[in-house]
Amino acid sequence: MSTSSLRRVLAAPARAESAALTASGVLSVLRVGLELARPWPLALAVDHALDGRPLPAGLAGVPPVDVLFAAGLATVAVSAVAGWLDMASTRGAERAAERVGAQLRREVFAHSMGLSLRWHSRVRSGELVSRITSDVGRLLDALVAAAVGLVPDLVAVVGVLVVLLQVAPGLGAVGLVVVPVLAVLSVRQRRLVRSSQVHARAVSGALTSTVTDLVRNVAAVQAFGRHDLARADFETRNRALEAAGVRAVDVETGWTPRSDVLLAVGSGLVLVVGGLQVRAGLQSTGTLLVVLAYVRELYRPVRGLTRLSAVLAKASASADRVAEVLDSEERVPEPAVPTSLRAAPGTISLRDVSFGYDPGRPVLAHVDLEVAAGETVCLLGPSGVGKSTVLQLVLRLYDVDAGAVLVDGVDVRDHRVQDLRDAIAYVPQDPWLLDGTLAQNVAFGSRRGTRAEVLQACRDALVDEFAHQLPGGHDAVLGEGGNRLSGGQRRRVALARAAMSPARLLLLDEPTASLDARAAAGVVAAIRATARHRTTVIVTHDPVLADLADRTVHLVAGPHGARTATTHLRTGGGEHHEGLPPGHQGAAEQALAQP
Ligand SMILES: Nc1ncnc2c1ncn2[C@@H]1O[C@H](COP(=O)(O)OP(=O)(O)OP(=O)(O)O)[C@@H](O)[C@H]1O
Repeated sequence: MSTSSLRRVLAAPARAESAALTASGVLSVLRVGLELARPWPLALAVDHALDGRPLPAGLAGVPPVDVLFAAGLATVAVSAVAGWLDMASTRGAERAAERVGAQLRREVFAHSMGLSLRWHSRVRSGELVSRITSDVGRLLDALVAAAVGLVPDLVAVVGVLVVLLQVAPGLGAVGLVVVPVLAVLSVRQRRLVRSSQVHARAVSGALTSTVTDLVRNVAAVQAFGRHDLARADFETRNRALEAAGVRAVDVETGWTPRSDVLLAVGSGLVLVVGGLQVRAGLQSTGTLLVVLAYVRELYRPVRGLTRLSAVLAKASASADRVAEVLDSEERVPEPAVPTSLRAAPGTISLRDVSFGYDPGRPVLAHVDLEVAAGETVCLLGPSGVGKSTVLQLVLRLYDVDAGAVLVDGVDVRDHRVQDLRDAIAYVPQDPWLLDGTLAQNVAFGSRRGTRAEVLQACRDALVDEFAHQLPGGHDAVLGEGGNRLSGGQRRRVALARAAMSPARLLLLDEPTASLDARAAAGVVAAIRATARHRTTVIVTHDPVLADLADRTVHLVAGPHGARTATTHLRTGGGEHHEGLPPGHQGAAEQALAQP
């Protein structure tokens, strides 16, 4: 899974940056080439300017002092150009990696937004945040390290080997006896680093989840004075991460002295064997110095490759976590041949529906419900019986386990998901508000809503009663989750959102909860207005709201999940909607569910 998930995750976004990444690689190879030339000025100076050996044919006759100056200048020039190449290649790779990171975050985020609520309830939100931010960050570190390190370091190692074997084959071979041992040990090291990183990443994700949860519930922590519990929860995760981090660092750094000692053994062997050869007149001092310099020159790329291997091991642990999100197909499936939804108010039906969030824990069993076009139905029942669940099945936030939910007489699984959602305005029990302005939150209810429509919806849902007192009025920022508003104000914003939606099916979950009697009456009036041309299902415990409905349907708990039991026609407050089919009221009186 390791390298394959790295490839799986990075291949597509990195392809767009392949030119920039290749350019960085080429600049790095040039830098390595220059660095390979670094020992030569030293050899020239020692052998020809100091030891008086004859210069190579092309340089014959150059005075020794000039050779010394030229060697000094060449040393500076090589370092300056190598430094510039280093900067240019690293900058190019890091910029490209930032763009790859932005694209990858975009992909993971977009994919996760389409995954089913079952998936989201399993993977905690902090975990997802940690994968989109810090795991992607680690992948970018690996991308930069590979672009500027992998090829150049390999080129450097091969280059040093070739030069060594050409300059002094016997002496070079002595210095290289340690290389196979290094290779075997570094493969083992990579495995150790990877497994310690897999654990550290999992523990880090768990800490992020706990912190996200505690911060979101800071009001509860303070209200109950349970800082002790919050600190203990945090501390358990924090200590686990500390331990995992320390272990990962130990595993990673433990390698350095071993590789350094092995390389030093190579240098030591060359010094002893080469020194004996110089004493015997079989080798020049300059050549010995060059061979020693090249063996030492191996340190850097070998260390670089080891570090790269650790970075790749870390990144592959992160790539597994990112790939797990991208590879998840747990989304609401689209039909092969979608059926179009009509533009007029539609019907809603549940036919023998059974459903449970978790296997073996049914919530609804054999539920039947018919809502005619333009009708308003109130869904009543004890807490936890499954009323909100019915609304979520109509929205297709979840798919039924058995039976079918139909809109306009067509199974919701045969509608395009987006068409279905566009056809429904939903006010959930806990209004989902975003950290934007009041107007932005209301406009969320419609793709094409104008400012005038937003203001009208705010008037209809009595948002204006408090909007004018907010700093900035309709453009006031509501805070995370709308936390600068009261519960009742949040609910009115959610209602305004539904009021401005052009959808022809309206699903309201406890729309008057946390409103005082006066505000509830106002909202009820607004709902009557918006519900006139829509098919509406209202979940409520509020008798005033129940009076709005054409019918009330009771959901009662049974031994194997809830089922609809009785249905009542409203005679007092209910209206006869024009959209009701002829004879519908008689149908409304009959029991909908057959036990
Ligand atoms: N996301 C979920 N995962 C697992 N179980 C859930 C989930 N949401 C709801 N449930 C369970 O499903 C059952 C029905 O919940 P639902 O919210 O539909 O009830 P309700 O009738 O709307 O209750 P209330 O009147 O209190 O809002 C409950 O037992 C609840 O514990």
